[in-house]
Amino acid sequence: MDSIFNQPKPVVTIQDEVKNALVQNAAPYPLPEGKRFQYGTAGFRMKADVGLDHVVYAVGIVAALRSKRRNEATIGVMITASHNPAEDNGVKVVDPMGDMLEQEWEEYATQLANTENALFGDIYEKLTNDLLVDPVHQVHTRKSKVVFARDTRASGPHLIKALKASLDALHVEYTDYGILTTPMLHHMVRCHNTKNSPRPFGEASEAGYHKKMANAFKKAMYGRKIKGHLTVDCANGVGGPKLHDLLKYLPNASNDGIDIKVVNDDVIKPEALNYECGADYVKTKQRAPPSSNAVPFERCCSLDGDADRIVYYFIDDNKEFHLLDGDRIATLAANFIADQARVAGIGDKLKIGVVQTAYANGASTEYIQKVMKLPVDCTPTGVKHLHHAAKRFDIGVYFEANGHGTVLFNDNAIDIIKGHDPQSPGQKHALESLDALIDLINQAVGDAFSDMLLTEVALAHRAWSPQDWMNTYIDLPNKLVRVVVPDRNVFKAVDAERRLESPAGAQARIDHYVNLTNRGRAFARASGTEDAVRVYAEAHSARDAEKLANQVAEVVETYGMRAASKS
Ligand SMILES: CC(=O)N[C@H]1[C@@H](OP(=O)(O)O)O[C@H](CO)[C@@H](O)[C@@H]1O
Ligand SMILES: [Mg+2]
Repeated sequence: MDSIFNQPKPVVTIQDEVKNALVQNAAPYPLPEGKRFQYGTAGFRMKADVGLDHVVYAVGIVAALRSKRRNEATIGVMITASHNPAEDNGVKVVDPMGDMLEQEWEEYATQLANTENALFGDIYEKLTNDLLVDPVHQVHTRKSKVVFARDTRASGPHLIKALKASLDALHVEYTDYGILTTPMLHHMVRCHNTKNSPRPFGEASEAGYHKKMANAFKKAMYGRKIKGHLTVDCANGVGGPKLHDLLKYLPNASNDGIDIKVVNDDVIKPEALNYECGADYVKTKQRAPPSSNAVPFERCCSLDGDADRIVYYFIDDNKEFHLLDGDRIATLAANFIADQARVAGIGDKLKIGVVQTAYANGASTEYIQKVMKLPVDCTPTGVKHLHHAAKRFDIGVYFEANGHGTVLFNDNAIDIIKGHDPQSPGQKHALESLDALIDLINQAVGDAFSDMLLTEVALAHRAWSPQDWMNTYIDLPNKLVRVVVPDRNVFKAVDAERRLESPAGAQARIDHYVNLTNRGRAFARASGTEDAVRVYAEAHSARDAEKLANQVAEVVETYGMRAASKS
């Protein structure tokens, strides 16, 4: 940071009025002493009252710069901490097509977040010169446009104030969408930026979002019937009120539609958020929320706190819990889409594939490759990696095991689906269903509502109960453990995080234990969101999976301590 004063004289100088406004407006939001902020996999996320307002103020500046860099495109800012406890909050930037902020810019966000108030004017000038001055375009004179929203957390309004303060200092044109789910905000961003393109994404309003989804759902159902009702646990987060809104547009059961029972939709009690409910609780505890009174074989699903993630589950008649996680949604969706494409007579024209991370259950990967005969790509953790990889297919289905994911249709796929001349009523039906899926699926980002409706459509077309869906393959028993080490950064993973490159020797120890285990697979990687190393292990039996996880955790502990004692 000190280096900004050692730079040659900038080519572009920022008016004092703007620099002063940036410093003055930041006054209520000082940089806390001794804290270091980093833009990670999920943007910035932390306890809301220890300087997050300073970080949000800085993010306003990033969004303004980014909008100019992307030719006055509308950039999004979302205030949420997803599945974290109620006292946390966070902020992330949404790029023009509704995807995550380009990785290279995470560094500028980090730099700005760690800048003292007095230097905001200077760093803005420096970044303007570094990022916005090029010989051809007068990028720095462009306008900036930003849209933003927050989830239901109590700290949200204060953070929005901090955001507006920096946007005002820079004369940014902005729209405050109030309270939205994360995917709804991504939807708005993409709508704004595709308004005048050949493929407009839709109407940039809440009603526009709900109407698009509801109409596509009706079309995709094609008169199929959904058996029984679906119970949706909204984690006492923003998904609750927004799902109630969406239901006003969706056809109900007596109208060939869907019967949804909304639970955990209390946004009045702040401490209820994500407490003993929600997708993260269900996935990590492998059990239904204690408040659930679902009967055997009833379809249930849980959203996370900002509704960008979903898992399904049911209990059987022995009250045993069965989880249908992101891997299951990916296989169901890919299978359905591939089948429809075959029936429509366009199967051989489309490259359909699935993208997973190393956390995907090995049985799901084998099922996709051997039974569904579709290619599978594995990427590092974090949706931005999966999203990017999914673009390599005409239709790319991507999901993390924990329920983040969506399906991407590229231009080639859309042209083929919309342009194919059906040769029979069967082909016509399948083509129309596929066409509806293009709108039903939120292609900007994983969206719990959209994924839920896609799942319901796929189950209805197959006339499958959750048990039928579960029977498609048998998960390998697995175990996830979290190991706290002195410095997680010494653990460097390669090969889509499936192997450790350092500390030297650690991978050989892991391999040793894996080779001793029947159907064993295990890996260790530093978490991108928590100060810990995660260990995943799977094997043919639960006992072996647990044993292998413990052995690998011990390797991580030993090498973590060894690295610390050397430094
Ligand atoms: C094993 C696991 O579930 N990891 C999660 C978690 O990342 P870590 O880097 O493992 O902390 O948070 C990410 C952001 O929400 C999510 O994308 C990812 O799937
Ligand atoms: Mg989330």
